[in-house]
Amino acid sequence: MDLSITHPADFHVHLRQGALSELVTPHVRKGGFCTAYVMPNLKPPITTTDQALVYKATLEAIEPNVQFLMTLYLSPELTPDEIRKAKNAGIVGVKSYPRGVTTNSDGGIESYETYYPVFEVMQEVDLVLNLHGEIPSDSVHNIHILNAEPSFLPHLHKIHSTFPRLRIVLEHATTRAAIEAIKACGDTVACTITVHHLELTVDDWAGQSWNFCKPVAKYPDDRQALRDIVKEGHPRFFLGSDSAPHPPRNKSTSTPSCGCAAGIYTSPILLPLTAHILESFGALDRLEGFVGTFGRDFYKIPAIGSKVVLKRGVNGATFSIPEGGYTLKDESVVPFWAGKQINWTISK
Ligand SMILES: NC(=O)N[C@@H](CC(=O)O)C(=O)O
Repeated sequence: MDLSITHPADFHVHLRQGALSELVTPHVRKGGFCTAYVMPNLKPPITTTDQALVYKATLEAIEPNVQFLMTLYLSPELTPDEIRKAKNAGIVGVKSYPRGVTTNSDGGIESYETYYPVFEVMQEVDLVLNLHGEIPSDSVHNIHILNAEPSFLPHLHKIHSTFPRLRIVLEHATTRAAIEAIKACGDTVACTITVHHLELTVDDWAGQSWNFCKPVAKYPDDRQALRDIVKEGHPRFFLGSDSAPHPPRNKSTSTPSCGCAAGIYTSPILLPLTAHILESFGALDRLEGFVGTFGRDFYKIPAIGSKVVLKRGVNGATFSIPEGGYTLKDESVVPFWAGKQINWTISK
């Protein structure tokens, strides 16, 4: 059985910098994707149009066959004038990271109201606001990684009601509360869902550092809500893989004082893995919308490039996800589900 998908687009991906970027950027194409919506949480973060354009050229030099859509990191350096400059230069969105909640978010924001003049101009010129939807842990107020996303949702509602024409994407939703919140918003608000959050629950990352990412996977009922909305084919919910590579030494530490890096790596296997997981809960017929049409429509990005053909193994044949991961020079990365078998592969 073959499936032909028009111009798959990943609307949330981390492509890093330096040698790690050289290793992972070609994996967008390897994983079946023609478009990558690139996150700006580098060291230092991408806060200006000029930096974003240099970064884009670097990515294009590594992988000329992918359309890179660039974002800026919301920070005090981002002025209304810079927003206009970004729009004219083809930058697509601005990503907000609450301070300290995830990888490279030390320069993240503390108050959304501070940025209202920036949001005003973003609304006017039609730049997208991408929200990492968690609030920082706070033991005094009983905020922790399991309720950080639901606790963020009042901020989403407030920004949406203040700027109803501003296009907003709540990134990597993990809870039933987030799905309900997005449904209740108008057509200017959408939501990305990762493929790993369609599979994992709390039990899978507690004690398994390779399944640890932010936001963490939640309860089975939350996962069911994510699966149901994908199965429904709701056009404001689409794939953003949040594929986030980390060197193995940072994921799997043996030193008690070193934490485990947050991030799950899916780029090189993304389209076959998405087909496999959607098929597992009866949503394979939604694949094309979920990995392409819905996101491109929301972002107003026309389809370019040829179709990508997925092939299902015949007579129960399966395809393995490389157990040893991928290596280039001194860098290596290990993908989600390393060593497991999946039912789909990309047809050469
Ligand atoms: N998702 C993650 O767990 N990590 C991301 C950052 C992010 O998007 O939160 C990363 O850059 O590693």
